[in-house]
Amino acid sequence: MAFWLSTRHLTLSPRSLGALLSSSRRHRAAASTRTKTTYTSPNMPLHISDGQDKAQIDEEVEVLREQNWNLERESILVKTYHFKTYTKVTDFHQVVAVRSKSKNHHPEMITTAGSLTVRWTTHIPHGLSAKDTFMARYCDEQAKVIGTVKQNEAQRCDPGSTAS
Ligand SMILES: C[C@H](O)[C@H](O)[C@H]1CNC2=NC(N)=NC(=O)C2=N1
Repeated sequence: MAFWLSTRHLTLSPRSLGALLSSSRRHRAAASTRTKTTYTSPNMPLHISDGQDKAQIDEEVEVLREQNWNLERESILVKTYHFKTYTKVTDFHQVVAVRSKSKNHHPEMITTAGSLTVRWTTHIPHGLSAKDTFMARYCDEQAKVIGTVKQNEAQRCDPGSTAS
């Protein structure tokens, strides 16, 4: 839909950017009540933590969605990365864990033989915050360094296969 356009490619004054973003939020809120979608829809309103720069988080989430991040329950960023080996999966897990410890902001991470699913949200104040968008971008950077593959090329847990 047109209101999910990236604003990075547009030249807008802060005032018109704000108007565009709040109009976009209204459209998404309306679409959400119409469709009763409750899971991973581009039409969902965002729940942004109190005290955050809402226009900034809105824009950052929009950019993250272009990088295949999805939204759950309006306030959780989620993405699954696929890797060729289990070693790469656990290396990625460790890199994210170390950074999240130093940032005091902890993800939910689910590993399989060939994938890692990561979720970011802020508990208090509830919603999405700049810590979530920062860590989501960090995950993308580190996954690129380690090297992701398409899902059908990832390590599988088949009988007889050896996870390396
Ligand atoms: C007290 C401490 O700062 C908080 O409990 C931190 C710890 N880690 C956290 N991790 C995440 N993902 N969200 C939080 O809101 C959060 N809060």
